[in-house]
Amino acid sequence: MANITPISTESCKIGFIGAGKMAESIGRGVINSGVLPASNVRTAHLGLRRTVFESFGTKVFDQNSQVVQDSDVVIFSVKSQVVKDVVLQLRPLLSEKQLLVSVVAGVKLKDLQEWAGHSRFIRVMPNTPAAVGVAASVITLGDAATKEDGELISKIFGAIGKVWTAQEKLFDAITGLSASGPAYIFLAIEALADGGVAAGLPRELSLGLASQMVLGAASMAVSTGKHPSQLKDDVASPGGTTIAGIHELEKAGFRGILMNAVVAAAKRSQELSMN
Ligand SMILES: NC(=O)C1=CN([C@@H]2O[C@H](COP(=O)(O)OP(=O)(O)OC[C@H]3O[C@@H](n4cnc5c(N)ncnc54)[C@H](OP(=O)(O)O)[C@@H]3O)[C@@H](O)[C@H]2O)C=CC1
Ligand SMILES: O=C(O)[C@@H]1CCC=N1
Repeated sequence: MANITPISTESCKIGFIGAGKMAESIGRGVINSGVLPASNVRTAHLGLRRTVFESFGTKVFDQNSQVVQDSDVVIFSVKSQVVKDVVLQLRPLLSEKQLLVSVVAGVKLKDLQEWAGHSRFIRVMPNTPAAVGVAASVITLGDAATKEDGELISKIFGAIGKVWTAQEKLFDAITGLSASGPAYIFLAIEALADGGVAAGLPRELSLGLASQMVLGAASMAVSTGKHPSQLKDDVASPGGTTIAGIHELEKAGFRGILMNAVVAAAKRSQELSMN
């Protein structure tokens, strides 16, 4: 605990280990939000992803070791299957001077702390809407992470969406719902747009209407405080169009399918943590 010094929110440098889709979404969101300047965000890559990160101002090194040496907050954003090797390789460079963060699905703090050799660690489960400032992120603190560390990470992730704190035992379910969930909704948007095309709409108009409709429905669910069943009833007129559509969805088991998707993804997250 002796080496734990507070990290200043204003001057903090964050580094991503793993220049993938999730790191890109967080990096873009953070820079666009203005919570940190682009010069304070870094990663490492030798391939095509270098250009992607450089396009929004991120400093891109050749080596992970350079990222660690030049960051106050190190965010591990590699796949679950490789994170152990990556953390173990970097372990000689890791100290409690840095706050370590993992956004990796299905890998527990207990293991991350053991591989890193210290427990100033925070686990975050974000989602890709971070890129446009509308993430849903959940955080849980490791053994040596301080209250100030938690506040710093809440501030950074709060700049790119909403942040909740939850016990780590809920992380598999959170992963199945809010981290994987954007993909379910993108699938739904695509299918709804196909439905519009099948009903005679031009493709571009159909996709625009489907996307804006989902945005509007989600905004109402978030901002009105009304239960979704009430909001649904407000749309469905007796003998009208909506109830005819809902009848088809219910006959096909729409709600059960969505529930099953979340439970299957949560189960997969749990399986990953056993590898
Ligand atoms: N995508 C999402 O919506 C979400 C993802 N997550 C979590 O975020 C993490 C990253 O996911 P995502 O960004 O989607 O995955 P990606 O596959 O897009 O990104 C992983 C990146 O890690 C890189 N990588 C692989 N090995 C190493 C290494 N040894 N050192 C440095 N980089 C390496 C890969 O590079 P290369 O391509 O060159 O191999 C790739 O760019 C995962 O653990 C996932 O569970 C969490 C919430 C949501
Ligand atoms: O599909 C995955 O494994 C990652 C974790 C949550 C979203 N994407």
